[in-house]
Amino acid sequence: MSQTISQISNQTGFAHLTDLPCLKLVCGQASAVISLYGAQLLSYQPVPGRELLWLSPKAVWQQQQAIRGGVPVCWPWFGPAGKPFNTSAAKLPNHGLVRNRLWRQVQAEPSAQQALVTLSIDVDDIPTLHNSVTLNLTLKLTTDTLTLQLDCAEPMLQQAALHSYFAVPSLSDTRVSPLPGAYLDKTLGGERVQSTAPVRFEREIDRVYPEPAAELLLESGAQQLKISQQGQDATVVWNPWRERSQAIFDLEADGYQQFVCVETARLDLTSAAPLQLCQHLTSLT
Ligand SMILES: O=P(O)(O)OC[C@H]1O[C@H](O)[C@H](O)[C@@H](O)[C@@H]1O
Repeated sequence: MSQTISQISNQTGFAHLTDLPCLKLVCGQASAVISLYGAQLLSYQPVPGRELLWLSPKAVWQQQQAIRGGVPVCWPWFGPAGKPFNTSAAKLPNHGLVRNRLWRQVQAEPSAQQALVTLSIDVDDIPTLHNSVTLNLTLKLTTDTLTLQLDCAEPMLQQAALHSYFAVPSLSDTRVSPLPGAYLDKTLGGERVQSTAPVRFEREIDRVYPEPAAELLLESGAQQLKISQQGQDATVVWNPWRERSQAIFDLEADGYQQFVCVETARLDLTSAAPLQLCQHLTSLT
């Protein structure tokens, strides 16, 4: 029998969120921490001490707050709840219903090659449905790659995003490529912009890129991260920059210098279908 190099254990607290219920996954030198609140991945270190994700020092949990950082799960809508979800102009949370709820662990399998965990949540208050729907997030850690997979078997109208906050050593020297030559600019009310110029993080960036490549490279200084995606019809790139950050209570004034979000998203609302959305992260440095 081959030697088991992976482990999965319960962990109470992560960083300053000292009472947060979490699971820690280890595979060889690699480790990851996921919170049961929001099924939110908070840490991915391909080797000890090299953190690829960013978590705001002002992040909070409970009291309906979503944790600012890591990989929030947005579902069943992305952004503000519009049509078809908000039928009665109710006050519904940004990015759906599951970022601020406790999920349950349904599978935890350490093996020779990987550590695998599945968290699950039943949601019975989707405004467009009368039944309860189950959403699963599976996290798979191997010695060189971390995979997040979000599944919903219900053939329904649903949007989703794996809203990853990546730590960047140098925002001014950060590049994401390849990106399509056209995007919807949310800072311009969703206007379609045609541009092949590389994205530069020198002001607020909030862009939806339809038809993105399956494999992206995030480079910042000497750091290189491969982001592979499946099931997506859009990649969202976000950095709030200085002015916007001031309006976000759980961001420090210069916090925006430390991260970019590169989000694997399915935003289509024209067809009712099951969901499977994946993001694979591999550090190349
Ligand atoms: O503040 P949140 O609800 O976490 O949203 C944070 C950001 O998420 C996405 O990247 C959206 O494109 C942005 O418009 C939004 O500001």
